[in-house]
Amino acid sequence: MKEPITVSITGAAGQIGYAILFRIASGFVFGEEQPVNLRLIEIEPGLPALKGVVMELEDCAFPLLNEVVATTDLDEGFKGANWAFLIGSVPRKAGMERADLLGINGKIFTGQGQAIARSASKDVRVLVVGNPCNTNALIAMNNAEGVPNDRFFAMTRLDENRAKSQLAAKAGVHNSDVTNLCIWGNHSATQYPDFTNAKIKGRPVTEVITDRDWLEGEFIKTVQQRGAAIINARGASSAASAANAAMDTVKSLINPTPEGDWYSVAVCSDGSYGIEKGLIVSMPIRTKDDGSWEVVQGVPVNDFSREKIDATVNELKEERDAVKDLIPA
Ligand SMILES: NC(=O)C1=CN([C@@H]2O[C@H](COP(=O)(O)OP(=O)(O)OC[C@H]3O[C@@H](n4cnc5c(N)ncnc54)[C@H](O)[C@@H]3O)[C@@H](O)[C@H]2O)C=CC1
Ligand SMILES: O=C([O-])CC(=O)C(=O)O
Repeated sequence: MKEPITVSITGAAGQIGYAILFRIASGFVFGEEQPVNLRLIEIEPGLPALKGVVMELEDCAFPLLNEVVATTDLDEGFKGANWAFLIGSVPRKAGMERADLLGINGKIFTGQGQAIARSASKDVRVLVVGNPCNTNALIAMNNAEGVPNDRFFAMTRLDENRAKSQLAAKAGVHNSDVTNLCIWGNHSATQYPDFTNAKIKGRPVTEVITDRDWLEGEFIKTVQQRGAAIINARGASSAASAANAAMDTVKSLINPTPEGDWYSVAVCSDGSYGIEKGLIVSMPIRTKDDGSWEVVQGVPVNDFSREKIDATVNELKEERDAVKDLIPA
């Protein structure tokens, strides 16, 4: 058996927490040979429910689950973390945009970034799920002194999965036939699901789906508004699909990407595609054979795409400016 890895999860008693813990403990993400320690972080009011979740984890008798710690203390929670899932935060309600949560949730990520820097393992990687996730990741990254910027990610995989599912349904193919789907920008209503470079069974989507009005209109809007549609239908924001996308993200980050394909995750911009350096922006990413990731270069950006990418990046600049007090100079 390998040495256990340590996975810290904030908001562990919440909806997404409940949908993710058991699958991580079962080996779905890190593999069936990889034992895991879970360090579960909640705020005081979440502790009773978290206690129940821990009891249920015990009752699963998972062969790969080595140790479970439940705590409200950030340093204890992030101690030795190889991976940190930052989920804990308030979800939006019907009628809100995700950015409306910035004032409520943004400050959570200063203390968490600092505690990660103090207490996590030197190889820690951090996936921010709590909304607005790009800017929360920006806050955590800038407060985690000494942790390299390339360890911070914000989740746009749910948007990618939604976009693939919409394209597959329209074309009458299986989800897995859709590749090269990049979500550009912010996990918000300005995000740009790039159909111009996506493929279905290796052919450009635009050749398979010739209804350009649908691609430029209804398709983009459906993906941008899917989170709100779920809230309206369910009375609560996406949880199982969000947990699933978080696990997909980490699996993509730790396993080499199939040749020629890419996936979506928001990373710290290095200036690629003319996007301002330092912002946390979703773009086409691939994982190399050595386990490191890179921005896929040379993806064509036509005038339609440029306009959409600029709009979503501009929104990220506005969000950054709105939280400048949370970002050390
Ligand atoms: N990036 C994405 O694609 C998605 C992001 N989300 C976001 O994920 C977040 C969590 O969603 P749910 O699990 O549905 O919410 P929830 O309300 O069911 O659970 C959140 C949990 O976080 C805990 N929490 C709050 N502040 C905390 C803190 N400072 N430290 C530790 N724990 C804390 C709460 O006690 C609660 O148990 C929300 O911000 C939601 O908007 C949801 C779906 C998709
Ligand atoms: O829409 C929300 O507030 C939750 C979320 O991020 C999503 O479902 O994509």
